[in-house]
Amino acid sequence: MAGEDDIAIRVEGLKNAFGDQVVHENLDLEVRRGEIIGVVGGSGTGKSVLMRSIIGLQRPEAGEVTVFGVPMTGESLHTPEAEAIRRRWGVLFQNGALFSTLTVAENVEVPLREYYPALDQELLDEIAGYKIVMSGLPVDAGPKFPSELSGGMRKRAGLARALALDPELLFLDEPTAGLDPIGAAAFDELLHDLSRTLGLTVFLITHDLDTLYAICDRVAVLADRRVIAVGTIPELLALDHPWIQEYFNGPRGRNAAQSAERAGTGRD
Ligand SMILES: Nc1ncnc2c1ncn2[C@@H]1O[C@H](COP(=O)(O)OP(=O)(O)OP(=O)(O)O)[C@@H](O)[C@H]1O
Repeated sequence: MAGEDDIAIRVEGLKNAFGDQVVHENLDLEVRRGEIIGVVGGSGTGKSVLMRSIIGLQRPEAGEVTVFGVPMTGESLHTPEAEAIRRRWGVLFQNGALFSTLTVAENVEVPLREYYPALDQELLDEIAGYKIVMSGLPVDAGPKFPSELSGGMRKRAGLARALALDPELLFLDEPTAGLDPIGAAAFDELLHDLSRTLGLTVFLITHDLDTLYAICDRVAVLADRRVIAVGTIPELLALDHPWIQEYFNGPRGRNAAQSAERAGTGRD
């Protein structure tokens, strides 16, 4: 087990249920500082609910979540310490969740206005421009509306907004879903470069096997209402859980492994 200072997120004994449907029970997970952790699992296993539980958008029935050592669940949700932690993360939701009536630059400025209301417009524009370029968009994307962007550009705009507050921790829910393979690979590369340059910890929900091979340090597998395994892909492959074997050793998994080997990006 890693030392306390090395842990970015700790989830212990998490339970989530919607009516009779128990989504998580006794779910534990540790995310280490500075790692890109991929979160995988069949459809409906509760990956998004797990992310929402960590960021405080889903109130769990039981369990504890701590982020950078600060308790974030139950009564602790509204402490000044928890509030300060929320400023240290950025979130990219599954559909990008951009405000359609705001331009890209205005979208990026939303969290800045919320947390730093005293910033003047010139500085807001300057910071937004910087984040937009950092996310691989052309400078002239700033005044555009989300409807004027391609799917890949919208993801980048969402990433620019997630980076607005200089986060240490990024939550991404299926960032490459809907992108063509070339666009997805470019997004993976951007994410990998940003995480290494900025020292980010990344919690990345994905179905994209190429992404797992290309950029994830470790992968957490959700099944049977909990995290059944966490490790590098070779470590997971050594387990004989049927879902893990089918996922990584099925035709798509083998293709992704071969592509990663050819590209020299496979992590171990
Ligand atoms: N607000 C809600 N009310 C009721 N049920 C919900 C709610 N949010 C999620 N669920 C249910 O919880 C389960 C887990 O949902 P979740 O979106 O976390 O799955 P997922 O693993 O992210 O799936 P996918 O890979 O398809 O995106 C699903 O059965 C879903 O219907």
